[in-house]
Amino acid sequence: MLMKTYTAAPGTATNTSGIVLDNLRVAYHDRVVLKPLSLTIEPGEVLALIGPSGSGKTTVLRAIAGFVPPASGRIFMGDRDITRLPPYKRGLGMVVQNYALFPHLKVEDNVAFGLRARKLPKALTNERVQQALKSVGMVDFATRYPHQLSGGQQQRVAIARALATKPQVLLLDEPLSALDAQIRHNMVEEIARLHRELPEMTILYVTHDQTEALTLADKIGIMKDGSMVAYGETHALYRQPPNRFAAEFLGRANILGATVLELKSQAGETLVSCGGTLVNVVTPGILHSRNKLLCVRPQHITLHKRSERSNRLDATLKSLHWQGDLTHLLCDVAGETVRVVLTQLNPLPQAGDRLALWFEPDDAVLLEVGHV
Ligand SMILES: Nc1ncnc2c1ncn2[C@@H]1O[C@H](COP(=O)(O)OP(=O)(O)OP(=O)(O)O)[C@@H](O)[C@H]1O
Repeated sequence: MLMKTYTAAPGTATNTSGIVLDNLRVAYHDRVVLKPLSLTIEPGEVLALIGPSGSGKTTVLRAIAGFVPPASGRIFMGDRDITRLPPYKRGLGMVVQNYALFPHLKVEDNVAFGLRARKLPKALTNERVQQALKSVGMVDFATRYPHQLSGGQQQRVAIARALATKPQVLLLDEPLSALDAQIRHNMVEEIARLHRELPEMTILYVTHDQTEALTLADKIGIMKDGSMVAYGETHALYRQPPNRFAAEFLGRANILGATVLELKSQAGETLVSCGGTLVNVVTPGILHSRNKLLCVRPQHITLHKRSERSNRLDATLKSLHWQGDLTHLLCDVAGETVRVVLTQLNPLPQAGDRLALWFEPDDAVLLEVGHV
């Protein structure tokens, strides 16, 4: 079942910086690319939108920015209905993937651009430019031109330019995807720091990189084919994904066939049969049918019993990949492949060895059969 509503009533985000989408729908030439979406982004919250290419992430962001007119629905910023406002009147800052700096302007003039367009006094403009450059660690580069900067530095300037106007909402559209892995990693930390320094700023972060989303976001929305198919607090969504698509999009997941035998407690402890073995799983959802999928992440499985409640699956080791700090095991459990990632393993087992795989009931979740 597709979930469609993630919202409070329009206008309930009382601070001016929260965003409410009320049945927002977007079409290009009569082709609907965003199905009606209702969503509340609380003031000061970081929401990451993730999903495969073409799923509609950028469309949501562009509609909020005012670059795409909705086919129907409304967009609120706090209590203000901004659906029909031109982009420059919305009070938003935006950073896109390819920096989009003006090549003929020095760093300081790029950052000052939006302030000069708003005709801010010169002294205030200079102060804001300094502040913005300081917040991204680029004060020493103020008089350079964009071509004299690395990709990471250019993206810092783009962020400074967006921050200089003191936006209540910052829209980031794949801001790091043009950077290489190490710089991307550093920039993720910088954006996290920036948000700690400006906690009142609401951030909508579009990415297809689940690590960026997990690192930065308070909440994550997962898009697929123009719909939001999963939404929730980052940690909870990772641990208790609502469907297979979300489970696999947020990281590696073992998905095994399971049959529900008994709901054992009000807290959702459920006895299931999986791989010919009985195991307990904590599942908060309502169980509509007996045939389920059991989802457990590779790093939540160990080769040692951790508690009295631990579940055991009998497995045969198919292959082992040692990577120094991590060891990846591929195991066969009643004909299904189960991946295990361990940090400490000594001595290393051999292919063909029989292993007992253990996991805690609340480290697994039951999902409906089918992808979403
Ligand atoms: N200007 C446009 N005209 C027509 N169709 C468009 C336009 N922009 C986007 N689309 C289509 O809308 C759908 C959603 O695109 P969108 O850019 O929102 O996806 P996305 O999830 O951000 O993808 P990516 O990760 O590749 O950027 C896609 O099918 C895309 O082809």
